[in-house]
Amino acid sequence: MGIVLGPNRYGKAEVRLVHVERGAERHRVTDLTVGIALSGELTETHLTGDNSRVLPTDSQKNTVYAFAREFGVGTPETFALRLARHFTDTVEAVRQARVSVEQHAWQRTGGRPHSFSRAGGEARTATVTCRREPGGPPAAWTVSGLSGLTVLNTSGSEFRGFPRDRYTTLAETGDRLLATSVDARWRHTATEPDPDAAPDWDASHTAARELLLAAFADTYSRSLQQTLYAMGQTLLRERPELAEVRLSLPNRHHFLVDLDPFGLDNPGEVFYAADRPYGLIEGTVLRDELPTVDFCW
Ligand SMILES: O=c1[nH]c(=O)c2[nH]c(=O)[nH]c2[nH]1
Repeated sequence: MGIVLGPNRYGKAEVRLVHVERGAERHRVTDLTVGIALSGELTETHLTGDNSRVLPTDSQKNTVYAFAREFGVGTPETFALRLARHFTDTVEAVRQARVSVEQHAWQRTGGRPHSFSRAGGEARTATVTCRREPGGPPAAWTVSGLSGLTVLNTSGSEFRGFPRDRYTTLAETGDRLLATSVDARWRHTATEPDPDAAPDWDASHTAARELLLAAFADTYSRSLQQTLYAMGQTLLRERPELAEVRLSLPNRHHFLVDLDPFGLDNPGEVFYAADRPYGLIEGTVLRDELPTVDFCW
């Protein structure tokens, strides 16, 4: 029985970049965490330590900063695609470059053109995977998304009808608080590899975010699973440019506090917000006529 090298990739993780666009009227801040993962003909370095095909991860990190200066940052999708294209186009051994970008939001403060405050825990995300066979044309798969979007419904949510075994203590409820921190990613159908021929990523992202929020608010929820499906379904129904949605929804439990010992009732007013453990509801919603693409998430 032999031992062989399996799938592998390498790159720089969590490159922190803050870019300031110094407009005459006002400044604009883009705050990114960038991850790069390259794969291809990299067997030799693993088997013999021959590094002749290994572009240092340090150079990859430097490319992030240099590109921010040379091209500006623009949208997370465009920046990720520009970097991914660069690595597949210029590093001979690389067959696939995956660049992931997390954008941390800053909002203006103090009514000044150069003052900002960090905006909550939400991040916008983009992952671009560029692939190229030797001599062949490149193609790029784009997954946009968001994380840390915390939402809460104070009514319109129930959870009942579940099976009970000898360990079940949970009471059925017809009216509970439903809260989650949305982690959603959606794959675009287009595989256009030219960053300068890009669609309007900002408009697409703004619309997708609004649709997720509306679906969460508007769905009468019998389970967080049902809400998850409604959110994905809404996104695909309304946005033809999208092929597939993946959602990860932690159930941020809010437990009604028993105020009986103090001679008080509690008609859905006083809750204990538990931080752990939490139910974790995850799922994919996709168009059945399109093939799935698994390598780009
Ligand atoms: O929406 C829910 N889905 C579950 O699967 C579950 N399990 C649980 O204990 N509470 C809930 N809520």
